[in-house]
Amino acid sequence: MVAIYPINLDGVEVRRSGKCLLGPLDLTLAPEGFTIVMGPNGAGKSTLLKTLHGMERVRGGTRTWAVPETEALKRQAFVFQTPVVMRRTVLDNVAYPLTLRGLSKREAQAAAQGWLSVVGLSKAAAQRASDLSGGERQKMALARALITEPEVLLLDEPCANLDGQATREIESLLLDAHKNGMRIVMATHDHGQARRLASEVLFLHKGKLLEQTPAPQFFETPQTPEAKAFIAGDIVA
Ligand SMILES: Nc1ncnc2c1ncn2[C@@H]1O[C@H](COP(=O)(O)OP(=O)(O)OP(=O)(O)O)[C@@H](O)[C@H]1O
Repeated sequence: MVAIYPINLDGVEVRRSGKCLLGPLDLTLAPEGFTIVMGPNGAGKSTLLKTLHGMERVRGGTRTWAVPETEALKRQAFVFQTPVVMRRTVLDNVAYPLTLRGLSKREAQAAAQGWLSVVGLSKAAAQRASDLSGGERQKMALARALITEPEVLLLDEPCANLDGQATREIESLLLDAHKNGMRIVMATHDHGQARRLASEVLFLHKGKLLEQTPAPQFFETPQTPEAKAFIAGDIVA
């Protein structure tokens, strides 16, 4: 099977009500890596992730994968900052993507049990998902994304509402997934988290991609004054 990457954005622009939210932007995401998307509030991080997942209409330029878009999108998964929680059990929330793909309920639930064990939620399987804590909900959302074995996992600030321990647990799951070959692209505000996870950093400012830089280089010797100010914790003009 042909891999879906590289993913290429070529002159891509996203507009709403006449306002340019993103771009024009050129970007190639190589097959390997843990890409962290950084930038000040409103820089366009969520918009970029949604663009990469086909959730934003591209007004200019092209967005391509190594396979046709409809196929590529089925082989990606997205985790939101606030997890989507369906009014079902935890087990059925995690099994859901597989039932959508035509697996029997029994097969889907068996796979879901496996992923709940990976994320440490086995005991909550029969619980209503709405009763989970914030950290548990995010682990459930991660299991629901991982169950489809995506080639690319996109995450938008998945730990923004979590405490230190839950954050570290999610990070450890992501590092394991990455070690097992998953391509990850994730937005975060947390500089410590970015340093712990990133192999490369995309730095956005005012909808423009100012840097795509290997992580150590980005943090030690950022190329643009905006990134320098951002890393120093200054206001980015
Ligand atoms: N639905 C929308 N309609 C109009 N403008 C929008 C919409 N969604 C986002 N924007 C604008 O697009 C720009 C980029 O927003 P986006 O959410 O992608 O930034 P971000 O870097 O993820 O921000 P944050 O760090 O605050 O989450 C911002 O100026 C925002 O106000």
